[in-house]
Order: sequence, then structure tokens, then C-alpha cells
Amino acid sequence: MKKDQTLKCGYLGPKGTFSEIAAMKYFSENVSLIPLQSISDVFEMVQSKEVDFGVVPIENSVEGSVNITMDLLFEKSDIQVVGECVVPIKHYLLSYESLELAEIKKLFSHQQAIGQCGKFIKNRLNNPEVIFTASTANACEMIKNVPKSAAIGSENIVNIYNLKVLAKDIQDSKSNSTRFFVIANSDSFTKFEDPEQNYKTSIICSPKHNKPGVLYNMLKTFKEKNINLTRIESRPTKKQLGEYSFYIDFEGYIEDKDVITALDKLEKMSSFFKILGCYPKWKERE
Ligand SMILES: O=C(O)C(=O)C[C@]1(C(=O)O)C=C[C@@H](O)C=C1
Repeated sequence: MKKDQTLKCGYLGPKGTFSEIAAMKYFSENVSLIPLQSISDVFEMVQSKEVDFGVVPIENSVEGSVNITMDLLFEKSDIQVVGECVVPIKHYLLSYESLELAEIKKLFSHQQAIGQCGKFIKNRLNNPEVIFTASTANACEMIKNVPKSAAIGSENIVNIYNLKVLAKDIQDSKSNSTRFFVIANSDSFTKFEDPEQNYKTSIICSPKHNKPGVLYNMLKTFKEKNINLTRIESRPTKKQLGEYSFYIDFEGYIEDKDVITALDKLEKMSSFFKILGCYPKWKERE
């Protein structure tokens, strides 16, 4: 890791996205933030070491997993998860024009944001055409020359683009929040070893055989060692219908004796096995 230089962190841009909010929250002021065009670009820039870190959304409390991030974590080598950050997500309805809600003909935003505001869109708007964009901030750029259009985005973006706020807090759930992973190149990242910290570990595994009790046996290894799972998700392996990879997060440090035993057992039961990383559990800072 570079010592006397400012570290760089890539995120899904342009400026004003929730990913930027997550990166600012995680790193405070210690890194230079680099806006990128897609989540896939964030992975590539971390892989090629053009940036030291990347911040990518992994799951939302309403919409669930961010599939593109899940798939890239599976596919990309040399990527390690080194941190997590949870951001409360409050959505704003924004426009360059002062419009009544019923006047909006076109609504632009990221697919996750549209999903998180489904009830508001159905109940309060007049059936606008919905256009998915690469990010919420990208939606705000795109509506610039489109009459009777609005975008869904963060409060942070209002001043960046000089937008009008048509409605605040339009997300379906008051406690809407998104969890982000902080990724780094596995080559350059040195591991944390602070005995005072609470750690989490994230892995991916695909069972060797499709037979009764396979998942039960995999999960039993965690129970036997009293390891607390915090998330389990599946994604298709993309090889054959009905075959899945499991994404498991649990509380524990990668070099803990019980964690090593459980992961050894699990690896033996798997046709694919990958440790994504071990990182300090997110704590809200005062
Ligand atoms: O578009 C953005 O602002 C993003 O940072 C992406 C993203 C996502 O992909 O989940 C991040 C947080 C919110 O859940 C909505 C969108």
C-alpha cells in the first residue's frame, strides 16, 4: 500500500450518488474519490490498481441484493472485501422545472432507486414513463433537456445540479438502507489484526452435489462452531438451471481456530469456494 501519497477510491458516479455518500462516510477525508461510470469499472480499476479502493453497493433493505456486484465478486480474481458501510437511503424527487407531481411524464433513476420508491410512484404519480439510468446522479444529468421530467436521487445532489425538490423522503420504507462493500486488490492489501475489533467474513460456495441435505450439512458446520451467520443469499451458477452459489456472511475472524475448521469442512463440500474477505463489522461513528 502506498504510504505518503493520497489513496484513491473509485465509486459509481457521477458526483452526488449514494455510492459517493458511502465512500465519504467510510473514509472521512483521507482519500481522493474518483467517480466512475459503472460498478464494473470500479472492479476493473481496483483490479488494475489504478485506484486503491472501490466502494460498491451489495444489498438494500427493501430491494435485496445488487446482482451486478454479487456476480462480479464471483467472477473477478484479485479482489478482496476489506470493509463494509451502511448508509440510510432517503430519496428525493427532483426536477429542473417546478412541476406538479401529476405533470411528470418521464421519470429517470437507477433501477434500485425506482424499486425502493415503488409505492410512491404508483400512488402519487400519473403513470410516467420510467427510464432506468446508470446511477441516481446520472438520472439528474439526463433530465436536463427533457421537458416534464423528474429524477429520483439523494439530497446531496440538489445543490450540485441546482435542482428543484418536488418531494422529499419518497422511499417506501422509512428505514431504507443500503450496505456497501469496500474492495481492494488482494495483492496490495494487508490484513487487519486488531483483537479489539469485531470482524465479519464473507465467502461464496457452491455445493459439489445436488442431493438432499447438502445445504443443511454446509450450514451445520457453522452451528457446530457456534458461528453466527448474518446473511445468506443465492445466485444461479449460470451453468445449469437449478444450480446455485451461496453467498454467506458471518461474524468471525478468518484466523480464528473455529472459523478455520468450519471453512475447511465447507471447502471440502464445495465445487467452488472463495473467501471474499474478512473486515471490521460496520459501526456507526459518532
Ligand atoms: O445510483 C446511486 O446513487 C448508487 O449509488 C447506486 C445505488 C444501488 O445500486 O443500490 C446505491 C444505493 C441506493 O440503494 C440506490 C442506488
